[in-house]
Amino acid sequence: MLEVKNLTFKVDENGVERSIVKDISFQVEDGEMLVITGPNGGGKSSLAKVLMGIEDADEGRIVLDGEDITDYDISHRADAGIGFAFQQPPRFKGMTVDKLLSLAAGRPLTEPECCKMLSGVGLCAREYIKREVDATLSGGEMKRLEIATVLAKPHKLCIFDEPEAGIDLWSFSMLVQQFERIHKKKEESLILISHQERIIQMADRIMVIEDGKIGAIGTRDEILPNLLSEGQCACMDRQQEGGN
Ligand SMILES: Nc1ncnc2c1ncn2[C@@H]1O[C@H](COP(=O)(O)OP(=O)(O)OP(=O)(O)O)[C@@H](O)[C@H]1O
Repeated sequence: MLEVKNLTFKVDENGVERSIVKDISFQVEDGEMLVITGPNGGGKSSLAKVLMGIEDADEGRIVLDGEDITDYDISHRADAGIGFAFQQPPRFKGMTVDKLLSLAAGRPLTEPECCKMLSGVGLCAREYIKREVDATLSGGEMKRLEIATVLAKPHKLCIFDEPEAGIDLWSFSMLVQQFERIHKKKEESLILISHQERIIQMADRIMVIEDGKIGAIGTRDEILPNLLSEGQCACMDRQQEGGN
């Protein structure tokens, strides 16, 4: 179980201190899927980065399965069992796709294993396996590869920041199926940051982050009707057509 207690994250904006995440407390149970949504700039990605150790909390504690990981750096948190997929994945010039997947898995992977992982996120494996993870990969290809690296080994908790961003409808459906499969097994907790109705609908619980604070948190049945009536989630089909 993840326990987040009174988490605050501040940035220095031209010499002025600004709280981006403000005294946030919540829990994610084992095997639970929590979807975090809310308006742009509300603090969702910042919260995720603080959870992964990419940014340091100014106040509060983060406890994973009873272990206080607040002072752990990013690699120590990864060892503790947290996986993270960035909203905008980094590129690694000189690294091939199969090597990156093996690194993520923590062991050398065979070609069929790499192929299976890539197929799971809608990437045609033969075409990609020896490609370099550099600027020649499109944004959508990078995004799917990044998600495959997180899925390459078991974690206690996986955090995906807007997994739908820049992904075509077909690959999006495969991704949703992957999340459903992981969720069904109940072996890993999932935090998905998303604006997508189809992802939000999978959630056990939904947390709305607004202005750095929790605007609402509750079960899907408690929160989703309000989000839909306020038009706060996006439909993938409409988004593909250029709307929101
Ligand atoms: N390092 C930083 N320095 C200054 N401001 C920052 C920093 N990181 C984030 N912010 C600001 O904090 C606010 C929250 O950003 P964040 O990316 O967490 O929002 P978000 O809810 O994930 O937004 P979106 O839905 O658009 O992805 C924004 O106003 C952003 O500009």
